[in-house]
Amino acid sequence: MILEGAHRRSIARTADGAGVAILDQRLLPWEVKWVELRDAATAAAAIREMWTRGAPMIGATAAYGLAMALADDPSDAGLAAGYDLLVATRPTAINLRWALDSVRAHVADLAPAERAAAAFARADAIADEDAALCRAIGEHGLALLRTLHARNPHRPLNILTHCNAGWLATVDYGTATAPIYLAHDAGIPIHVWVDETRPRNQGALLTAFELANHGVPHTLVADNAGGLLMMEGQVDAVIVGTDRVTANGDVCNKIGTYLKALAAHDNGVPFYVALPYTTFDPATATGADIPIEERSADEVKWLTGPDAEGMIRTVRVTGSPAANPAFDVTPARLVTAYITERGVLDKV
Ligand SMILES: CSC[C@@H](O)[C@@H](O)C(=O)COP(=O)(O)O
Repeated sequence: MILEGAHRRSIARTADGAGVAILDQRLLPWEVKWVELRDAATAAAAIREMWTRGAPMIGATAAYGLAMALADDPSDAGLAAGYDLLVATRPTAINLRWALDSVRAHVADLAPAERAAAAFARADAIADEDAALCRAIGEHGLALLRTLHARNPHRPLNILTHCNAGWLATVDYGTATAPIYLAHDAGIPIHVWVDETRPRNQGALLTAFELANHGVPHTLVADNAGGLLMMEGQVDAVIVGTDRVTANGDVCNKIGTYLKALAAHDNGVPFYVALPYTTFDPATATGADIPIEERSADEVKWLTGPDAEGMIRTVRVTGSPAANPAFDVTPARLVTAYITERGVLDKV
């Protein structure tokens, strides 16, 4: 389904400036619904329950959430309570802590009466910067994709991606998708293999939605298809986003990313990770030190979507016990390069 006109910045201040509007990603691609967040508790729920998601969007939403907390209570206690509420929403994406630290440092020395306005201004700057960072990632990635396409100029460039690291996951452009959008717009024939990304299906529901809206040729595949496609020479490069890259270059991303990196390595397919500096965590030594979010087993055991009549139904996949680790770690040795706002880097 293509819902026209859905693309605009993923987060924007409400007309009165006191809150923000985000897309409710739980409803996509079946319904495009903007919801307003007007207090810190609702912003925290939006992150925790994944109305919005993706590392940079988690960071931007949390930054605005802390500004809303200060609008309610600008005291030192209010600042601490707002920070603690928001930082606990999801454990893995480092952008969350980075954005909250940034807002807190910006307002900590101000008089309480000045804090909320300053926090909103800092959140605006974080959101604006994220769009600019992703645009820069796209430009560096475009040069890379141009080079890859020149090796086989008579056929489309085939990219495989996992999860959703698109404009829905950032303030604009996306990280993994920014080079894809810019290459498509520049006339490079490009085709994207979209991993379904069980259990929440961010690839099937969100990345496919984005690519369809942008007119980028794409094909949805079950998560386990990538290895075969690589073996058959049907993948020229893998590009993924990330929730956190550690000091040694290990990459934490949506569960299943590691298996794609292993398959890429075994088949000589380059494996690229797109990230802004806000996703780099130099304070954490290796991927083994990253807290991996364990989400509800119900995400594995149940599926939700519209039936043939358009009624939203939730159906059981299994009654067996299930586990749901949401992220995995790809060792730095499996990463060909990092596509960043500073360029395409061998090392972070
Ligand atoms: C630019 S978003 C990068 C990552 O956050 C993305 O690849 C991802 O794994 C998102 O996971 P999610 O659980 O949907 O928040």
